[in-house]
Amino acid sequence: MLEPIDKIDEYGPSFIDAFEPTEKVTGDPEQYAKVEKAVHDLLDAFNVNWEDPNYTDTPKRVAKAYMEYWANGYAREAEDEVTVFPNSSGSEDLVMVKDMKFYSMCSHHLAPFTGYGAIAYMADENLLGLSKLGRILDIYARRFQLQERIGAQTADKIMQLLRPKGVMVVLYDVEHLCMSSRGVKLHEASTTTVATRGIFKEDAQLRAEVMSLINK
Ligand SMILES: Nc1nc2c(ncn2[C@@H]2O[C@H](COP(=O)(O)OP(=O)(O)OP(=O)(O)O)[C@@H](O)[C@H]2O)c(=O)[nH]1
Ligand SMILES: [Zn+2]
Repeated sequence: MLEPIDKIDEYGPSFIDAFEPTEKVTGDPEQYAKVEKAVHDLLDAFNVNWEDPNYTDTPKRVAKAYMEYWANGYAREAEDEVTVFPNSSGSEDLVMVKDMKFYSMCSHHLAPFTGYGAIAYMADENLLGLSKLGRILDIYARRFQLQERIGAQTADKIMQLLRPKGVMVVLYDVEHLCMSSRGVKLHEASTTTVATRGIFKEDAQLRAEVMSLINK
């Protein structure tokens, strides 16, 4: 049993990059070959018939799908995909993009989980191109993940790059296949996580406004 802590803030960020830095998609042929072999061995463990043409290229296809889609967040850096503009009009209004569909894979079962993200921020000196909110979410989703960690990493990266007054990342209507298709078999269960930073941590009314906008 973990020791309880009184104040979570004193404990620091909830998902420090303690484990992830070693997780990489390099795109080099050795890594493709390693993933391809792993998929081959998995199918082989089921004694699939390699004469069946439907399996012939499957290890290659699956390796490509992992490298180019399901794990491609490891190959990307938010800094390379994000443009920050000066907030020349001095807008202090709420900006939010919602209903951003995301795809991820849980690090416990390697089962897909998918749902929607909403990101809201209050600008300070900078603004972000709207599409970039979805890009940052996509970078952290396309990994072996926890839902909570996607939200936390997305929020932390936006704080780091944009230095806004605050950010709130809500991941909602999320279906975890490991919970619906196996295990507890909660077919209709959905999970919501909320990560808040800066002003959103302190201002309950602002959080409520974001939640009501998501539900519209
Ligand atoms: N916190 C968190 N847990 C997750 C996420 N995705 C899957 N899990 C959970 O990871 C846990 C792994 O628990 P274990 O008891 O080790 O594995 P298990 O025996 O397969 O668990 P069951 O799914 O309950 O059958 C399960 O409770 C999953 O629901 C996620 O994104 N965040
Ligand atoms: Zn799982």
